[in-house]
Amino acid sequence: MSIGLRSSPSRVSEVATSAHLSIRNVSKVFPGKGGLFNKLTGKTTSDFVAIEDMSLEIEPNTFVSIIGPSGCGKSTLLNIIAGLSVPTQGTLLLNDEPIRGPGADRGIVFQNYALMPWMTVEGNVRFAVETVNPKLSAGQQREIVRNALELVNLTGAARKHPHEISGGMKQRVGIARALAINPKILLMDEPFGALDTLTRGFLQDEIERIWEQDRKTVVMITHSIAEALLLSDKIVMMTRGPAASIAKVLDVPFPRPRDRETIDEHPAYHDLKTEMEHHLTLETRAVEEARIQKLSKS
Ligand SMILES: Nc1ncnc2c1ncn2[C@@H]1O[C@H](COP(=O)(O)OP(=O)(O)OP(=O)(O)O)[C@@H](O)[C@H]1O
Repeated sequence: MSIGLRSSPSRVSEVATSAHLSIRNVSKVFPGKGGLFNKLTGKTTSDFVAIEDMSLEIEPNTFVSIIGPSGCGKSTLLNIIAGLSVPTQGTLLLNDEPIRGPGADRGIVFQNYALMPWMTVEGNVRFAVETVNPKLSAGQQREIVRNALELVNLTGAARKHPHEISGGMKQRVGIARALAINPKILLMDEPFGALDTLTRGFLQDEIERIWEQDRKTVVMITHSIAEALLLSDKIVMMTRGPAASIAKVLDVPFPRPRDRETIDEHPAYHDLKTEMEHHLTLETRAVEEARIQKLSKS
């Protein structure tokens, strides 16, 4: 996944990088409107505690998926790692450096692609490369863009605009753009959530193939148990919110490269799948019951 300049190995963009991410006692409270202030807790009764006291160590070169019931705080956590949201409490360290805001050391792939519609496929990727590597020559920037598009098999679509390409191709652009800045960590928020099953499968296989190349640290949110099992080294199962935290971290021992056709033959596959299904069912049922209770009181 390291996209660089073939002719100048000393360039930053060619150094294969990965990161250790340390999430320490992180909480996120969204302030509510009105409500009574409690001096003891320092919170207002209408505040919403999304995540409470979450700690997690993500080792370099590890593919980590985060799975949990709907609305438990997965995106909140990813946004905090991305530096797009500030934790109310706790610290995050990327290779021992505190995360204080967004940075080029983190590449983000969004579910809705977030492409600039007036730019071509190539222009979308080039914009990111120019922003992050302004000192590189135009030729060097072009080569990074070319390599990134080649990696996701989009060379032939370089001059197309987003409205001319399929959802799967749009997400390939999103992935190329995130990788072209050669981040230390790749953050993906339900990257295949908007795609049909077949396209989703193709893209998962692409990610598996690309990831094998240099095993960058990845944190991916997903609702799909099969997707998490196919791609991850570790699966973080979150509890339901409010005040969500980590229920358990599962190790996925399947050898790589992985093949979706044969992965379920591994002796650990069904136990892992069953454990995840059980966790998600219990948590989702509790969320639904809490909703029904709230409705019946109102
Ligand atoms: N800016 C905000 N202000 C208030 N509450 C918020 C804000 N952003 C998120 N929340 C709440 O925090 C909780 C966690 O939201 P989040 O989007 O992180 O969950 P999620 O697990 O990613 O959900 P999903 O699986 O549906 O994508 C939800 O109850 C949500 O309503």
